Amino acid sequence: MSVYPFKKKSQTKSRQNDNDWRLFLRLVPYARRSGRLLALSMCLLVPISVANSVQPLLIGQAISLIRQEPSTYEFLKNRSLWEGLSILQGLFLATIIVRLSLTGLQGYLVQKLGQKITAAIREDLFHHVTSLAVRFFDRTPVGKLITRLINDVESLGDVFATGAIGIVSDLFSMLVIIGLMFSIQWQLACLLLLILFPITLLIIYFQQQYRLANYKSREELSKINSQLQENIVGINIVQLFRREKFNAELFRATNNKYIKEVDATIWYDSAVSGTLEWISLIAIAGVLWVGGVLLLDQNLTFGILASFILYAQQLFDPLRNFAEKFTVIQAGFTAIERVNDILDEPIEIKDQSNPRFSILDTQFGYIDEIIRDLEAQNFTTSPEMGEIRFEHVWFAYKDDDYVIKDLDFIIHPGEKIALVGPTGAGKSSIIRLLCRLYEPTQGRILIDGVDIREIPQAELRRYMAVILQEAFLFAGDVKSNITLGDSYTFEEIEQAAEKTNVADFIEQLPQGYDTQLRERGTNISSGQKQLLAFARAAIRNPQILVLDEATASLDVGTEALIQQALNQLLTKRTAIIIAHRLSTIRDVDRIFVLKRGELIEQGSHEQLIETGGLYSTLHNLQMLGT
Ligand SMILES: Nc1ncnc2c1ncn2[C@@H]1O[C@H](COP(=O)(O)OP(=O)(O)OP(=O)(O)O)[C@@H](O)[C@H]1O
Repeated sequence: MSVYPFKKKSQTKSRQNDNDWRLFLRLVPYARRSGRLLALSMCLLVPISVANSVQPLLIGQAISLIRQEPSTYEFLKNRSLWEGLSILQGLFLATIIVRLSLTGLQGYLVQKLGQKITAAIREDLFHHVTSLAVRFFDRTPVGKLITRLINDVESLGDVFATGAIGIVSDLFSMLVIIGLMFSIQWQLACLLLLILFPITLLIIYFQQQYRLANYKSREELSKINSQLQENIVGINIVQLFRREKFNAELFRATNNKYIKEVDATIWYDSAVSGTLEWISLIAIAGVLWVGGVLLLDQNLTFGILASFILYAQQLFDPLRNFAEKFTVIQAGFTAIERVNDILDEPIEIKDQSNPRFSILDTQFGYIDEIIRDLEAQNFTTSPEMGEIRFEHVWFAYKDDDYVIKDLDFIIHPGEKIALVGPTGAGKSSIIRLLCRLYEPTQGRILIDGVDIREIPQAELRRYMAVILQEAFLFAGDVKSNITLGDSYTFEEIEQAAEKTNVADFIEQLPQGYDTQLRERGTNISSGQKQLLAFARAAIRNPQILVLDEATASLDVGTEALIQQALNQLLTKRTAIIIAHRLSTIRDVDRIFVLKRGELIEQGSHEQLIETGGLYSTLHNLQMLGT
């Protein structure tokens, strides 16, 4: 069961110190794409905040007017009580209408913006992840990626969906309130500001702690997803080996760790809400106390005191709102951080930005021509094409643990080569290097004289077809599993199926070529999946064909049928065939024998038998077995 290692402490600490604003800035290019929507929703925040902050002032003025206090505004003083109160009521009503109508609209626009941003991030992540080298997937559990693509992007969406973006309007409200307070009575304004300052620092501290706890809880969630994914994908083995109970225990342990980390986040979240709850009560008490003294000394009117009691509540409202949105915003920051981790993952295997056309002009023209032909569907294989050359190639999956050692050979155009050797000798690794799923640690690989690093990956992979031991099918119909998104006519699909003797099998399916296959093709057998893989290769008409144990899952009858089709398919093409059953590769031009990554023998079947080396030993062992 793969559970990836914990992050080191120093790493976690550096994350903590990561500047939130820098993370936030990563969203700017996405927000810019919906610039008008963003500008409109931000503009609406201004009237909403102003309408909000003006209300205590209006209530204070109403009290001052009734009590005929000197703090009453001039334009109200010269009017009758009824007239003055009507004006204040009208203004109050206007603030309510502004708030009611604009808050809903603003919320809608912000959510729409959020959906657009998260959809764009999800798309970019998908594109980036599918462009990463296979090496990245070797070290990254699928569950971890799923958590980042689904849960983390969702958390980011929540920031917008829950209106947490309103924090901008809360901050703006605070500024307006502070301005208004100072314009009315500076002593009480200073008192409230003095309370606000330390409490903001305390909240920042809790925020940092929450953030740390939240990151850890997301890591644990990734582990839960990884375990779930492993158990679902490997359900056959889980049940066959009666691992349900054992795996349930492992899952319980991970689940408990997750709950523990979530508990920590809840604690910090509650600490913020609790602190703000009592601090706003202290603020009101402070205003009443200092205000009361000023009132008794006749330095303050009732109207102003009433306004300040309301401001004492309202000033902490944005902070209280912040506390509510706090969890969502922090989870959002954690999500941006985790999403960035993936987006910052370098794409190891890239196409060259400036292919060396000038030096390898002829060769490139040559490959381009082939590709153009392929695209025009008038591709004809040529016996002069398809040369493969390995020049002193070394390769290691990890550090200096070489699994391919100084491979140096040429496979001539149209030649059929078999790779044989014991398990783990490096046969499949050679294919992975040839397709450029991995890059050689040293040396280079050339196709028709061109270093494969100089050929765009899409073209390289169209030039060759690889059939693996187990074909992977996508959810969709038979047709789309043969074309794989490329545009082929129905006749071409039928021809490819007929060429590979697969047509009969397809026609027997309930809806023929339109039969829906389930995800990973579980409604057909492994052998049948393999038949479709042959049709998939045939339709692409490749110059180089690679078969990695491709016929191992077929029964003898089907294998004979496919073999017959293969013989035709292999004409004029270079082929590399990996097979453990040596009887299937007897007729190839040359056999390469590998041992621990080294090419130790090569020659025809007869030559190798005569030499009496590893091949002849393997052959004799297999003969004994049959
Ligand atoms: N993704 C990987 N990460 C690390 N090591 C790997 C990886 N894939 C293969 N190896 C190692 O590389 C060596 C060669 O593996 P490879 O799959 O090329 O052997 P093979 O000859 O094709 O074996 P088989 O006949 O069993 O398919 C093995 O020792 C294997 O453990």
